[in-house]
Amino acid sequence: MQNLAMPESALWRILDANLDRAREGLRVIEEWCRFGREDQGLTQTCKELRQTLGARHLPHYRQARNTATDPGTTLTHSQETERSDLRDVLQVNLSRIQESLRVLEEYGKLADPGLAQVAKESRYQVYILESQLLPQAKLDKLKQTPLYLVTSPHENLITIVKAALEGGLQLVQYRDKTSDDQTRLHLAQALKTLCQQYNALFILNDRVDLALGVDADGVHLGQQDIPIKLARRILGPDKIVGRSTTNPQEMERAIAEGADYIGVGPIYTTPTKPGKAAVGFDYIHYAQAQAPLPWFAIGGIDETNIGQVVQAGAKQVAVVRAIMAAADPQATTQKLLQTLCPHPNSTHSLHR
Ligand SMILES: Cc1ncc(COP(=O)(O)OP(=O)(O)O)c(N)n1
Ligand SMILES: Cc1ncsc1CCOP(=O)(O)O
Ligand SMILES: [Mg+2]
Repeated sequence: MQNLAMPESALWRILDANLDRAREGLRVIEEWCRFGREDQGLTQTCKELRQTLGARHLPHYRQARNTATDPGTTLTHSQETERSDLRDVLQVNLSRIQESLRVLEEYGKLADPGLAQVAKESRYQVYILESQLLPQAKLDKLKQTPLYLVTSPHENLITIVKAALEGGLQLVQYRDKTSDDQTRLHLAQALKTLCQQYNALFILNDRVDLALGVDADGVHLGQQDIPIKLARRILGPDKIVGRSTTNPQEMERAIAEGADYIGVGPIYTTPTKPGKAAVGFDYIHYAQAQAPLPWFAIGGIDETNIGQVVQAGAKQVAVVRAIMAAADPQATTQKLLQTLCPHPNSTHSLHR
């Protein structure tokens, strides 16, 4: 069997290379914040991140560097030499910083736990930086996110959502029809912080005031809730606003109103929405053929039937009980995701 012990020099070279990559990427972002945006706060954030990482770049990491034998120095990818516009430059460099910080966090745990911690904290800050520099990134992410967890009240709410995030979930809605507002605010804040740590989107059900209060990524509104235009006036132009729909007319209205996405369902009857009739697969077929915006099939979907929902044309699915009541929410999330996107690394886009 292969010996998986890691030579110290290899570890140091990984830390050296990724400390450099992260700081180079930060420098690119910093220049835009300084000379393009002329934003002192953002510029300062970049600078502090660079300096914090610089202070962690120990001399023996640099000394372990051996460019002559490093096979990576000669490898280039066409995507490294192409940049279409400023947005592309920012996106590529923000991703590069995030990747390097993730590598530093993982390998740092083996050699330098202090660096691992700094990398973890820096990564959260870079996510925040990204949302400030590229507000459109939220919508792009929404379009690419196959699985949506809508929560239900549970004594282990935070633990369950964390497990689902560990399983790869990237979109969470806090839905709570029973708690008092103090509890709702507290849980919404905790979930928002948790989602931020996983770079996942966080949406509030029904409550525009709470969405504003915790600076959520958006709000989900039902048919009886306020107009989308009013929600945008309250929340600002960069927030996501979703609308529930049960038929083509409601879909058309949601589109005309400017929804960013719609819920399509209930596909099956569900105890989570008692008394609400199932819309069945006809509406999925209609959405697949007609919907020009992201749409999430919802209602009674779980591990046993998600394959049929996907087969009928859904590419994005929202669930409550399938994850909230799962014995192992992390494993269930992974299975649902596996059905929704069997080839997660392909560049295939979910939307036209
Ligand atoms: C993604 C998604 N789709 C539909 C709903 C249902 O919203 P609504 O009709 O307002 O019902 P409640 O969830 O408020 O009971 C949703 N929450 N999320
Ligand atoms: C909130 C909502 N809107 C339409 S169906 C539904 C509930 C879905 O819950 P579950 O996934 O447990 O069937
Ligand atoms: Mg509602």
